[in-house]
Amino acid sequence: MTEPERPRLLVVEDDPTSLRLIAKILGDAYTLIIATNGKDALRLATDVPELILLDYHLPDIDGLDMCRQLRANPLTAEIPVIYVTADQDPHLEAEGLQAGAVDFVTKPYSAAVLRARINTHVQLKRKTDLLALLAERDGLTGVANRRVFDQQLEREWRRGRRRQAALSVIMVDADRFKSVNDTWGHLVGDECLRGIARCAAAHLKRPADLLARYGGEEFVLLLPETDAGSARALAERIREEIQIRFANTAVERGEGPCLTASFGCATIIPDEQSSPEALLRVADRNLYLAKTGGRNRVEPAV
Ligand SMILES: Nc1nc2c(ncn2[C@@H]2O[C@H](COP(=O)(O)OP(=O)(O)OP(=O)(O)O)[C@@H](O)[C@H]2O)c(=O)[nH]1
Repeated sequence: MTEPERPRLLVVEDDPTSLRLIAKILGDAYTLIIATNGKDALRLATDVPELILLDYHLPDIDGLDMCRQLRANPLTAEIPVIYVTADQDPHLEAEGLQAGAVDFVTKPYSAAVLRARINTHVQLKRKTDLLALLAERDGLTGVANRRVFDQQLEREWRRGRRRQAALSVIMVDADRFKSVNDTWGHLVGDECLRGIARCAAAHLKRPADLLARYGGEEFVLLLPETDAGSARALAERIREEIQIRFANTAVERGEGPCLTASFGCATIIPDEQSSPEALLRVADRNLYLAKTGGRNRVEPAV
């Protein structure tokens, strides 16, 4: 196993003999992070190891409580937890699993079985993470998909209403893209869409900003706490960058079109009278104005 692929395991165990045994069994295949009490474990868990091996009986916190606290924190909620205990009580095991642990190992355990169980849960977790990622991403460009955008728009709408803060969206649509495909072929067309996504993504600075693929050759930006002037200025910077990128590279080498894009912006302070759909309709109408006004432009104009 190469170093970056070595799964990181948080081992929560206060007994030195048990710790030495775990290190001997797992040390070769895993990077072990050790915590000898619950408080340290909760802190180290926020570095998000791939799995937590948790002694049921810790000096400062009971294993059940620990598991519940891990589940309650969004940062650590998805980390699989395996309990390790000398207790053979089936009620304890049931309680532990109900509290959110994925497995339960009783001492004394076989080294091979412990390794196999951990490996199974690490692989399962990796597959779940990959599926979650695929469910949120657009396959061609790697940016968020429409579903993520719709969810995030609802969330930011509610947040904007509570805080009375401006919320902006920008619709971005590649210009005359049908002729790009017809002239250069779909593979070049696909590469152009990736290029547009890269140009737009490079200009997003705040963690809450979102770029998503909205449809075929259309993207959308969601900008919380952003007023109309800032949204238009951002759209203008992206418009310019797309124009320069495609003018400077692809065409000169005869590899692609001199592509541009049009932008429709909309801003609102969310309230009861309006809706996310209405905000998108305004952005769409402005995009239409940008197209009919000659393309390669931002509406409302900066
Ligand atoms: N290569 C590629 N093309 C796509 C993809 N999705 C949509 N398209 C193409 O994008 C083109 C959009 O064409 P139209 O809606 O007619 O608009 P347009 O030619 O861009 O013209 P304007 O928007 O008016 O500037 C269609 O030819 C679609 O096939 C994709 O994922 N890859």
